[in-house]
Amino acid sequence: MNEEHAKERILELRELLEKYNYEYHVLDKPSVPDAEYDQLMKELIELENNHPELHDDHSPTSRVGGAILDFFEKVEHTVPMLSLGNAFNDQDLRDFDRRVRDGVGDNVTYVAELKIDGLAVSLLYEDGRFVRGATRGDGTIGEDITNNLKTIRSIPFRLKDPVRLEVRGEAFMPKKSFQKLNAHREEEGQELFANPRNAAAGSLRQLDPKIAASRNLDIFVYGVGKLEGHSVDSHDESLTYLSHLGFKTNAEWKKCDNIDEVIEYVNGWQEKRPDLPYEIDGIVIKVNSLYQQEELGFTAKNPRWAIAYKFPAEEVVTKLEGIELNV
Ligand SMILES: NC(=O)c1cc2c(=O)c3cc(F)ccc3oc2nc1N
Repeated sequence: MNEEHAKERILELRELLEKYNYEYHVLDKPSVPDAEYDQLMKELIELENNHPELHDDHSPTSRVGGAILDFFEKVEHTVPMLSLGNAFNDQDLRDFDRRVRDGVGDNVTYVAELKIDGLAVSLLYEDGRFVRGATRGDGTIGEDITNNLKTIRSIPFRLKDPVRLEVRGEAFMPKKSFQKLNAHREEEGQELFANPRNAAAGSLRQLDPKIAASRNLDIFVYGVGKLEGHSVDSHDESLTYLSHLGFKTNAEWKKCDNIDEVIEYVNGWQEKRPDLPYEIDGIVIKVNSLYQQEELGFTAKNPRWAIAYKFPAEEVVTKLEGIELNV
C-alpha cells in the first residue's frame, strides 16, 4: 500500500472506530458486531506501526497507550470544583427552595438528577479535542489523570463541535464490574474494595493505565465549568448540548416546575435505587436558569443554586454463619 493510500486508510479507520466506539459506549446501540470492530482496530494498529510518522495520541489505538507514571502532575482548575451542600429530608429541600426564591423571586424551575456515587473529575477540551483530565482534589488543585481517563471508552477524544470546554462528570464503576472485581480479588487473596466508589477512585489513581483500562470504568458528565464557542441559558440546555457534543449524560434527569415535583422525584428514586446498574447516593437539585445561578452565586464552599439530597446509607446485610445482621 503506498504512503498516500495508507494515510487515507488510517484517517478513515480512526473516524470509523471512534464512531463505533461512541455508538457502543455512549449510545449503547452498536451498529457493527464486536468482531468487525476488533478486525478494524487490528488493521489500524498494523497500519500505524508501519507509519510511525502518522502517530496521533488521539487515535482510538491510544486509549490504553499511556506510559506508567511515577506520580501525577498537579493541575489547577480554571473554574474551582466546589462541593454541594446537603439536604437530608423534605424540610431541608423546602428551606433550600425558600432561600432560592428569596434570592431570585418565585419564577424559578429546577433540574433534578441522580447523584452518581463515584469520583468527580474535570475534562478539558481545546478545539474540541480531549487534552487533559483531572481529579477534583481540593477543588482548586487536582491531579492530572489524563492517561487513566483516556481508558474510559465513553469519554470522547473528539467532540462534534471544535469548542474550548471544561466539563465536569462523575467517573464510576458499574455494580456488576465491582462484584466481578471483588470476586477476582477474593480468589487472589487480595484486599476487597468496600464499595464501587472506592474501587473507581482506586482504579483512577493507578500509575499504570493498563490497570485502569482493566477496571471497566464509566462516566456521566453533569455540568460545564467553562465553555467558549457556544452559549446556553439553562442547565437542561447544557445537558442536551453536552449530549449533542458526544458526551455520556445520565438520561434520568427531570425538569421540575416547583419543589413539590422535586420531592416526588426524590421519593421515586429512593425506591428504584437498588435496580440501577450503578450506585447513587442521592439526588442533585439545581436551579435551571444559568442567569439565576449567577445571581445566587456561591458561599465559601458550596453553590447557593444547587443542593444534594442524600439518601440514608443502603441497608447492608452481612450474613455471619446464617445470622443476618442489618448493619
Ligand atoms: N455526583 C453527581 O452525580 C453530581 C455531582 C455534582 C457536584 O458535585 C456539583 C458541585 C457543584 F459545586 C456544582 C454542581 C454540581 O453538580 C453535580 N451534579 C451531579 N450530578
